[in-house]
Amino acid sequence: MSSPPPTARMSHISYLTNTISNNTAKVDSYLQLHSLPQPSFAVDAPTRLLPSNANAPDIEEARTKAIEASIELQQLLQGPRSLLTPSMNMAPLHAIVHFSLATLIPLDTTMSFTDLAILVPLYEHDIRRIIRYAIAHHRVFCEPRPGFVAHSAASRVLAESSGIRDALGMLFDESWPAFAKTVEALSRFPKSEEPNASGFAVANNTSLPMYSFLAQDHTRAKRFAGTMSMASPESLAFLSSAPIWQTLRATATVVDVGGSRGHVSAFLAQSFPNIHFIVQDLPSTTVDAEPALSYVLPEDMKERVRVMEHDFFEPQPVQGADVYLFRFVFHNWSDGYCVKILRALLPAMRSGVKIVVNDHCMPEAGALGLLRERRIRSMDMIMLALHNSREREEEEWIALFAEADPRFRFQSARVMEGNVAAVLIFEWKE
Ligand SMILES: C[S@@+](CC[C@H](N)C(=O)[O-])C[C@H]1O[C@@H](n2cnc3c(N)ncnc32)[C@H](O)[C@@H]1O
Repeated sequence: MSSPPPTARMSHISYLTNTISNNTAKVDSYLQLHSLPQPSFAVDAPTRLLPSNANAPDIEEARTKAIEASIELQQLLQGPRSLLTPSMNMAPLHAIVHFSLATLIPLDTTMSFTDLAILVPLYEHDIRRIIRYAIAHHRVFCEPRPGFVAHSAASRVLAESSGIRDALGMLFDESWPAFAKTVEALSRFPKSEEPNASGFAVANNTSLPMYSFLAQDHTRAKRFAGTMSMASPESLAFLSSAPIWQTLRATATVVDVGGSRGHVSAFLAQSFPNIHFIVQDLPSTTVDAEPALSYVLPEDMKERVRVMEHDFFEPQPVQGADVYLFRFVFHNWSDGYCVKILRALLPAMRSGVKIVVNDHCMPEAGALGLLRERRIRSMDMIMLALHNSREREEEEWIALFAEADPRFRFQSARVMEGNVAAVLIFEWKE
C-alpha cells in the first residue's frame, strides 16, 4: 500500500515528491493536449478532472499515484501525533446541508452573512463560523471579501445535485450516528450476526434492521433510495459490459431483486433493447419507483421495466426468469441472512437460470493503492455500522452460495479494473 523503498541515494520523502511531480506532469500534459481546463476550486470549475468519456486509464492511474504520494508525504511530514488526532468534526458541513445553505446562496453573485441570517434560523455569527470552517476544511464556499460568501466548485455541486444532498444527508443523519454507536453495539451484542445488532439500531433505539426501520419513515427511505440512484456511470457500464447479457435469449426476463427504484434496470434496458426487467423492492421504496423511472426512461422503453413489491426473504414469485440480479444486496446481510435470501429463490429455480451478483470482491489487505484501499475499507466499516454485515472475498462468495444450496454452481467472477466492484455469476444446475 505504501510506496516502494527509495534507492540508496534518494530519501523516501524525495522519492514521494518525485512521484508527485512526475505523475502530476503526466496529468497536466494530458489536460493541455486536450485543451481541458485546469483543476480549480472556482465556482465555474468542471466537477470532474477528466470528462466521463475520456477513457484514459493511464492518466487516471497517474492521478491516483500523485494523490497517494501526496497523502503519504503529508502524513510523514505531520508526524504520528497528527495521525492520531485528525480533525473529524463534520458538524459544520452537516449544518450547511441541514439548513440548505448551498441552495440559498445565489450561484452567480455574493451574499452577505447578514442577509443569509435572515433566511435561516441561525445567528449570523454561527453562520459565519460554520462557513469559514467549511471553507478551510472542505473548500465549500469562499469569502471573496470579508463578510460576503460566494460559491466554490464544491458548494455549487451541493446546490445543483439533489443526489449529492441525499448522499450527504444519509451520511450525517444515518451513518455518523451509527458510527458513534458501533463500539457500543459490538460490546452489547458480542459476536452477533443479527442485522439489528448494529450501531444504526443502537443509535436509533430500535430492534429493527435498518431497512425495516427506514420503511417506517417515507422521507428517510426516499433519501436512501436517492443516494442509491447516484451509482457511478462507470460501475453501471461495468455491469452492462458483463458478457452474460449478450448470451440471453431475445425477450429474456431479468429480475432485479432489491433493485431500489429501478435505476440499474433502466440503465441495462437502454443497452439491451430486448430484455425485460422486473424490479423488486420493499413497498416503502417501490412507491416512488414509477415516477423515478418515468424521469429516466424514454416512453418506448417503459413497458420493459416493471416494478413489483417483494420482500426477498419470502419465496420468489417470478418463475421462469432467465436471470436474478442482486446488485449491492448481499453485502448488507450476514451469511445466515444471505443464505435465507438465496433459499427464497428456490421455487423459481430451473436448470440454467443465472444468479448475477454485482457486489464487492475484497482483495488481500494492502494489495490495492492507498486510495482504493481506503474506499473499500470505508465501505466495509459502513456495512458494520449500518447492518452488522460485511464485504466478502471471492472464496467467501463461492462458499456462501454452496452453503445455501450446492445446486448454485459458481461460473465466473470478473473484477472491475482498478476497483473492487465485481460481477459474479452462478448457475442453477439440477
Ligand atoms: C444497497 S441497496 C442496493 C439497491 C440497488 N440494487 C442498487 O444497486 O443501487 C439494497 C436494496 O435492498 C432493498 N431491500 C432491503 N431489504 C429488502 C427486502 N427484505 N426485500 C426486498 N428488498 C429489500 C433496499 O430497499 C435497497 O433498495
